[in-house]
Amino acid sequence: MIEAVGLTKRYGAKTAVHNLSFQVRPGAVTGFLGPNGSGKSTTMRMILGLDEPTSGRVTIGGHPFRNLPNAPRQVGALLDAKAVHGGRSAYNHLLSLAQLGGIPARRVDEVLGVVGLQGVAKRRSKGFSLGMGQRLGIAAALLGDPQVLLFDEPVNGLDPEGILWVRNLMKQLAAEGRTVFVSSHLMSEMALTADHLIVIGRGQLMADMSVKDFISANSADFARVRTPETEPASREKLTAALVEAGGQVLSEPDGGLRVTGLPLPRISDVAHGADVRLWELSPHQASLEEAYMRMTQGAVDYRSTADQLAALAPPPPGPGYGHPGAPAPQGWAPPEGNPYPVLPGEQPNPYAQAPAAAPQPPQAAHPAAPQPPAGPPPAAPAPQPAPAPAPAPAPADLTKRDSEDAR
Ligand SMILES: Nc1ncnc2c1ncn2[C@@H]1O[C@H](COP(=O)(O)OP(=O)(O)OP(=O)(O)O)[C@@H](O)[C@H]1O
Repeated sequence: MIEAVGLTKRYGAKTAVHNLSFQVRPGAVTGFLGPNGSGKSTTMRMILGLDEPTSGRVTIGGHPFRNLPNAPRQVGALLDAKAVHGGRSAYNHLLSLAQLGGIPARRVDEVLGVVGLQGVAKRRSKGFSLGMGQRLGIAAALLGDPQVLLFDEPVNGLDPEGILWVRNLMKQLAAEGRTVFVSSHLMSEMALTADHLIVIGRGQLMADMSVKDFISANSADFARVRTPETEPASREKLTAALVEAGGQVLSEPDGGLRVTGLPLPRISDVAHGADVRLWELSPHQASLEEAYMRMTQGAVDYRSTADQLAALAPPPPGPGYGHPGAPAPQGWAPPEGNPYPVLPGEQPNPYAQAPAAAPQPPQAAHPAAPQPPAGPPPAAPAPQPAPAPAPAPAPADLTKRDSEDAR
């Protein structure tokens, strides 16, 4: 098990990690999520003894990494796939690591086979593609057959087949009872790979919970309702009836209605009572990506001025960011005002913007319809209303099939 207690790291005036406490348990894949610059790599480096905490501590199996007996056989890590001696062959790179760690040489062939690089084992790694480099880094992490594994962006540069392979490998390692801690920006991938999530924003813990709980605590459940396009009056009639019944109704760009505050059967009954036919009545819940975007939108340091994600509708109020009654994400209180105040001795974040007005939700469909209450203040001014979920960010070369990649 990995355990962090009050972990803090400052680089001069910059606080990279602030008072972080969490546990990463064996037998599960734990995803480590956070926007760019939120402190993931710094945290991983501290776990591996490559950076000294300013305060707090982090241990593996009860020991700081540097005090671990036989560390290479207990902990394996992929931090930076490019950190290899490019003049060496893949085989020799792994062999030198094995010799340093007191690991038998036969493990080199075994791990080359596991990652599918046996065919290029004698080639110099400086000619490797990004994906091949990732595979070599994963091979190095597996070399000591360790119980604890850390992977920083392991699917970076892998093609879809490689991503599937990493997903299955992570799950298999966890199923064998190992502790698997994986950072990633690919939410859709984490939804398929991770059992548990630790989410940080600007170095602070935002959530520590199962993937399932994370989605339900951060998603806004709503019903989508559509009336026949040929009967615009029905839409108005239904909207008025739903508002009268206590629902909140927002108009979507395609003419549909987004209804919150009423269960589906009640919406159906209200429509029936108003003599309105329905062409659609469907339940919706945010994807992991949408839930993540909602949670972290106030903690993003680097955002394009044209970024449509800033326009994601804010989550509903209530405990935490979830639907009313949902549990608050552990270790994270809903921010009031500036959720990331400048800490003592820290320079104000030059990228942080003053809290802006809440993003524009979809247009209210009825003058009497209550507006959705504002969630946490977004970090950037909202552009256009954008009720549709944002597309998943793709890894850098996801669309580019790498002919050199070893499979
Ligand atoms: N050696 C360093 N000296 C000064 N600042 C640093 C150093 N290492 C990291 N930082 C700063 O600490 C913050 C956290 O960086 P870190 O690399 O841990 O974030 P990250 O979540 O891994 O980001 P990304 O997703 O972009 O890889 C950033 O603002 C970064 O600029």
